[in-house]
Amino acid sequence: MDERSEIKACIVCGQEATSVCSNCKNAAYCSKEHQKSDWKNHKTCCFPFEVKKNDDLGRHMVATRDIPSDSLIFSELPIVYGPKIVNPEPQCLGCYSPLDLDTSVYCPGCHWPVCSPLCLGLSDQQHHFPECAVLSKNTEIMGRRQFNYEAITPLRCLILQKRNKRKWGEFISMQSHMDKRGPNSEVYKELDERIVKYIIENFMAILDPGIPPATSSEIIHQICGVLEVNGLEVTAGRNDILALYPKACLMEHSCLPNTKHTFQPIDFKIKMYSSIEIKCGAHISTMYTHALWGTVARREHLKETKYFNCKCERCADPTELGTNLSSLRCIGVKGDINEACGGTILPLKPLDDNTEWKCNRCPVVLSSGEAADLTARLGQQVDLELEDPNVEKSEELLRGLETFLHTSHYHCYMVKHSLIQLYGREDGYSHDRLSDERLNKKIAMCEELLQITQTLDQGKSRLLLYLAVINYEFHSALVELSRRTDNKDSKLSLLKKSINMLQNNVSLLSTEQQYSAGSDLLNISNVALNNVRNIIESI
Ligand SMILES: C[S@@+](CC[C@H](N)C(=O)[O-])C[C@H]1O[C@@H](n2cnc3c(N)ncnc32)[C@H](O)[C@@H]1O
Repeated sequence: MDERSEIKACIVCGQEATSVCSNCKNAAYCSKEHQKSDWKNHKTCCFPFEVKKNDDLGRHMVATRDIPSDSLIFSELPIVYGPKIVNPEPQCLGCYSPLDLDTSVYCPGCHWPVCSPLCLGLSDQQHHFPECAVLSKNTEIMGRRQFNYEAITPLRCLILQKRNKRKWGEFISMQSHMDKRGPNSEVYKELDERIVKYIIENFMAILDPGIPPATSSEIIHQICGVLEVNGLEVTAGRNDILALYPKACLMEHSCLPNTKHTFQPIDFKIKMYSSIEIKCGAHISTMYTHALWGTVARREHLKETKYFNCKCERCADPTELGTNLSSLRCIGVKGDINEACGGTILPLKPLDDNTEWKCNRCPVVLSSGEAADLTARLGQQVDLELEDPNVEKSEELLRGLETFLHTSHYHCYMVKHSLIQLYGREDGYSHDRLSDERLNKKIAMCEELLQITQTLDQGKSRLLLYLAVINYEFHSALVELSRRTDNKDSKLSLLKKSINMLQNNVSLLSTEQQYSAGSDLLNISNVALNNVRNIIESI
């Protein structure tokens, strides 16, 4: 694989470089003198990685030294942020809190709906302030109440082009895959209707001169490409917005990533940490898709939205690291006797979209289409049931699913994750009223889900909330089991195990943002921890 380093000229004088900083391998110098004179500047950006480039991945990050787990790799502010470009809620353009358009008040400058005319974000010099001047010149939108939130972030990028050449340069040099998003593609036609025409009809004349009208629609398409390929979803209060970061956007995807990140409120600074130890020379990766989707769903999503075929260790393994997250159950019959085979059906070549799926016990073979149809059909049932789940219906659904799917399949995982929360909480199924059978089932499910979750998320980053919910539910089931146990030693051992579960949560959730689901779970885990300690003392 051809891995070319990006930097070749001395960053002090521009002459050909003869050496690079041995720590980050990013900064190149022509001489020791220039390296020494630059240290004051360079130490602020001497990161433990270098940016390399190859034909497979494009630009990507490679560790230039061993990075211990939980180390800060870099932090940075976004180049631009704003409402998502797909299905954004009506929201305040100052602070992004969701709005009810019938009752909202309006920005005194542009008359777009806002949470309050005094919202501090309205005077953000990098975002609403310059856009306000553009929006305010089109009063027709206000009259027709055609507030198209999907167009706001692309509009901010167009304004960036005029206001900040350096940031614009960084933005527009990002990967946009325009070769696959040309005028004949579905995505092009769809963006034209949703965003491009709206901006051109309403704002292009206002933005000109400075953006050549002949190429303006192409620029907006390229902006949308950059946003879709590189944008990160960031939680802003009660809403998710889209943000673009110069370094984070260079990170490659892996279904077993080795980093985790947090966002600072208000300015949305990202902090990127190692989630496991990263060895010198290893690629530094993040995850672009959902960790609890099976391989076919993850690879399809990455191909459709990011235009590459993932070939990571997890995707290449038919069993997904032994979790069987995508495995099917064979419904063929055993030889002459009318007994279900019960074998496991796995893809023969998971990196081939057209691979056959074969049973490990009998000759049954499914085509990739048959396996995909079955998985999609059962997935629809799960989505429907999980909209308003209850114990009886979920148990019945799970029995049905397990006829066709491995018991650890991701559809079964989702139903079990919901069931462990219903057991103990639904009316008539409180912990003290759960049958022994259901209580033991809850414990077995927690054990199984814990195993899968830890295998797929070794850095405890992507599935943090799933993991914390399992820990919490596991603790409650163990406390109930201890209540039903007469033997004092067994009682204490169960309670100590449940304390471990809660302590795990306290450490897992310690950096969760205030008022988030994670911080709620942290609070209830702390309360439960006290309760269990009190129970132990009273024994
Ligand atoms: C957010 S960008 C990452 C930076 C990009 N490589 C660049 O050169 O600007 C995402 C794009 O990087 C490439 N990419 C990221 N992870 C990859 C992977 N695991 N395999 C192949 N290509 C990948 C794909 O082209 C993807 O659309």
